[in-house]
Amino acid sequence: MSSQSPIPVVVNGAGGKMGLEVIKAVANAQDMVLLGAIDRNPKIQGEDIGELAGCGALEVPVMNDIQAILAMASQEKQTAVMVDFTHPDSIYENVRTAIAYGVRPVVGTTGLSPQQIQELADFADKASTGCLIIPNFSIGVILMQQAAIQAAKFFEHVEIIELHHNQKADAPSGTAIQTAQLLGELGKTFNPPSVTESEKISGARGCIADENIRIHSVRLPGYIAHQEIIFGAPGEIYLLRHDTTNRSCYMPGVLLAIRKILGLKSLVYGLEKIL
Ligand SMILES: NC(=O)C1=CN([C@@H]2O[C@H](COP(=O)(O)OP(=O)(O)OC[C@H]3O[C@@H](n4cnc5c(N)ncnc54)[C@H](OP(=O)(O)O)[C@@H]3O)[C@@H](O)[C@H]2O)C=CC1
Ligand SMILES: O=C(O)C1=N[C@H](C(=O)O)C[C@H](O)C1
Repeated sequence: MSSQSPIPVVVNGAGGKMGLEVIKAVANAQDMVLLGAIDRNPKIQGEDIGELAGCGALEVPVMNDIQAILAMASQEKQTAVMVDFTHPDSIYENVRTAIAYGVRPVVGTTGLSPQQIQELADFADKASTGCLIIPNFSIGVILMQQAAIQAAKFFEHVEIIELHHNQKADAPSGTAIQTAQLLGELGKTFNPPSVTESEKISGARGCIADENIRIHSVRLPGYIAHQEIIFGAPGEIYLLRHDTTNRSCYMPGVLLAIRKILGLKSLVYGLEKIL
């Protein structure tokens, strides 16, 4: 057992689907202590977040005051970490605020633009502060992306389908965007046209992401988070698929990120970089 003091953790979006999972995971981690729970949902203000997460009272009330909680976290002897699973509209400001208070952001929230990520990287650099932006914390998803990188060396044609619950605000998913980016880094342009296509209804062929890779987004109740990467060549289809069956799959990655961020001095994008 380490003699170091536990890592103080603040969870933003604590009352949400992911936030509640993170609360349970942090509460059960011996080397972490839950310091604060931020959420804007008016129905849960002042409630004990441990009770809401189903892991018993933690004496941490939900508050909608990021400044006050980060100010408190910045007073801790051990550097504090803010885990954020909120909303695409607020994540840019949340990260800047955390860094300004010297609190390390572990970002699960998706929907940041490439320009916003670059600005946050510059901001983190100037502050010599670690910042982790992780489009997907699942180990299975990282393995699927790595398999796709191998396959993409041999296939010229690929499309991505991502399928999510219908409460998701952003499309395409952060995972699908990152998958296209990873394939794009191979330096080849995919899907050379074989005919002149015309969309009879706009959007029929999805959106075009990096290196001409199409992404199709499905939103339906009943799904959690799923992705297919489909490679095609004459006479064969190579299909990679990942299914999330429970949000607990993200927690080993979240806990790893909380531990690893303390050793970083700049922004890192993607779980695969810290495995
Ligand atoms: N990186 C990864 O592996 C994963 C990423 N995600 C991403 O995480 C994000 C959250 O997902 P999920 O938990 O499903 O969403 P939920 O809507 O279930 O939870 C978000 C919570 O944050 C609250 N909230 C929203 N904006 C703010 C804000 N500005 N300040 C404080 N609280 C806020 C919401 O309150 P209210 O309900 O009142 O809006 C809600 O309680 C999404 O961007 C999603 O794509 C999800 C799963 C895995
Ligand atoms: O909103 C979700 O649920 C998820 N969002 C992330 C994304 O946009 O890729 C990660 C995972 O797909 C679940």
